[in-house]
Amino acid sequence: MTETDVRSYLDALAKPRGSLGRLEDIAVRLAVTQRRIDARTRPRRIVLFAGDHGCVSDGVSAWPSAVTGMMVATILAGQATSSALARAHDCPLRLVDVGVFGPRIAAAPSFFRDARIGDGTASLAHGAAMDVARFDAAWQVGAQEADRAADDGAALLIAGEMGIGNTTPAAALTALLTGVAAAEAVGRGAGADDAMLAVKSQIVADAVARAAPLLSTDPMRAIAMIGGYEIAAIAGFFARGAARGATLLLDGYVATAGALVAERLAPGTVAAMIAGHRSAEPGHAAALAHLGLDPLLDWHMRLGEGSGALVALPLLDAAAAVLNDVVRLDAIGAERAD
Ligand SMILES: Cc1cc2ncn([C@H]3O[C@H](COP(=O)(O)O)[C@@H](O)[C@H]3O)c2cc1C
Ligand SMILES: O=C(O)c1cccnc1
Repeated sequence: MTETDVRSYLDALAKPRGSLGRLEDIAVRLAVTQRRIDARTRPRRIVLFAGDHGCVSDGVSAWPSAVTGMMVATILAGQATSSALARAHDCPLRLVDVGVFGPRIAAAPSFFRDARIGDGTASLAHGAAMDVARFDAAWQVGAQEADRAADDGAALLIAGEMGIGNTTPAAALTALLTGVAAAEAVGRGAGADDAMLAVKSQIVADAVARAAPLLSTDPMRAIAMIGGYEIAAIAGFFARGAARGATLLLDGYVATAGALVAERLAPGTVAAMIAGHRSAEPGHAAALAHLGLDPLLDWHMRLGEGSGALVALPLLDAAAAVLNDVVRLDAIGAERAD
């Protein structure tokens, strides 16, 4: 199933050629990645990966790490933004703890998985955030989630994240993997003030300077040094999801950092990706441009949790409806005039 096949199919439907604009581009991406003209957006799934970050104690976030665990509890209670949007758009949700600080969840609903690899990462401000073994373990957790979703028939996958401090490793990975300067990659995340932003910028610049020399010889180690259990898990989720023939809908800056990692370590994964939106985080545009992706929405959202992807999801439903439910021009007895 090539792009040309899908365009010819769309051109034969009861509508002028190209009249659905970008909706046709989405239809092409769905059909090519799923290798079928009747591509689907159901079954679908959002998997939220949660992890904590040692660098929060270095002053990079406006919020304490304890908020990660509070938001995990809120998602478990079905009361987070991601919970509301997933319900509104009929998208089953799973939540995976890959490295939250604090006590483990004792009794949890079946959509929760305890796959904790560490009690938060070490701070990337003082050395490696994690070693390669832990990076690989987090990647495997994400890959297992993609396998599980694919085994359940999922055609469309969304990854989201929860982890106070995670816009710092996201910025460092963006700088490392796209080559933009640290100062352009950092943003205010969940509300950092000017002083925090300056600290964050310096920490990102230093971490990238330490990791960059390793990138060409040992990319996995360079990426692990910067870290993020949830980002590594998202990368494994995307790489395996693409290999299993699912379409991947990207969220914001942090999920896109996972996408950059996936494409670096599993080249070609990008072919399965659709960018749901452009986050208000200033580095997101560079990350998307590096992947060659044009975001569907630019709504100044800056939450994460998969929220931007969930808001864009109905656009993919519309593209799938066109592929599946529109009659052919010849079937209604009309001939092309365009
Ligand atoms: C209540 C709350 C809910 C969130 N949901 C997602 N994030 C988002 O903000 C955090 C990243 O921003 P930073 O790097 O500045 O800490 C991550 O948890 C991300 O998922 C939240 C943040 C907060 C405070
Ligand atoms: O775009 C994101 O992923 C994002 C932005 C701000 C805070 N957390 C996540």
